[in-house]
Amino acid sequence: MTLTLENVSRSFQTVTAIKQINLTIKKGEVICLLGKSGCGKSTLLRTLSGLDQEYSGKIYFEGTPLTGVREEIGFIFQEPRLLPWLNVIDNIQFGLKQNDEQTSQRVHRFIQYVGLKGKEYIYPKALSGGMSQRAAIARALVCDPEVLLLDEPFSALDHFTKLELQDLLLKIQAKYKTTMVMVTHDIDEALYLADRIVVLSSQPGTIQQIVEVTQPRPRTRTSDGLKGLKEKILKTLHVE
Ligand SMILES: Nc1ncnc2c1ncn2[C@@H]1O[C@H](COP(=O)(O)OP(=O)(O)OP(=O)(O)O)[C@@H](O)[C@H]1O
Repeated sequence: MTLTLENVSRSFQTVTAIKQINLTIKKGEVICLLGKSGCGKSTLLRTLSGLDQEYSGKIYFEGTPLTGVREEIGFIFQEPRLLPWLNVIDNIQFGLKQNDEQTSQRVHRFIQYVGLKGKEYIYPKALSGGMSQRAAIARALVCDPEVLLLDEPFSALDHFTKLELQDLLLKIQAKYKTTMVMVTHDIDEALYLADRIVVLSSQPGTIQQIVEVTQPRPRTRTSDGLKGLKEKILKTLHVE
């Protein structure tokens, strides 16, 4: 499944949030969108989700124009957005059409997969931030998405939980070959996860640089190779 963007722009009143974005995202690729606050990362992700149709240019999902939300595309937000009146199982099951034994087994399988075994009947208010985000990941995965769009999914979590969930994403990607497009502010996170890092410039958001990260996984976060790429990105973003 390939996502293709051709000359995609999106403006709000006087602000051009993203301008003339051309990008082809290959099946199974992990792309991180990186850039300063307000540069248009979330706008670009929302446009890719099919939720926002007010853009100019073209977006193709496996060669077919994207004309709205598609069930093959899952979304994970910064906040888990669990329904407070439903327990973990029911939150994960909520979006599924079927409610049979097979579906229930599938839900349980994903609960185990994301590390929530034993927490099935807990309600969101009693879950930690990391557990809630695990539930949000399971809720997306249970729909069998070909593409996962992630908008700063770990930015509200503590450092160690964030590292654990980054590894969970890599495990998912290795197993299901899910295409992932993730917005992040965190260069180290992008270097650890991405095949390509798309660096956006601000006002208007254009593609300033695409950095390929060719280091094999699992990557060593402190390797000289990643350090070199980090310096290159910081220079692009004009950060000392
Ligand atoms: N619904 C909207 N109405 C008006 N302006 C908007 C809207 N959504 C985004 N913008 C503007 O578009 C620009 C890009 O916003 P966007 O949220 O995409 O940036 P971002 O890179 O994701 O920012 P951050 O990293 O702070 O989340 C900003 O100037 C923002 O104010």
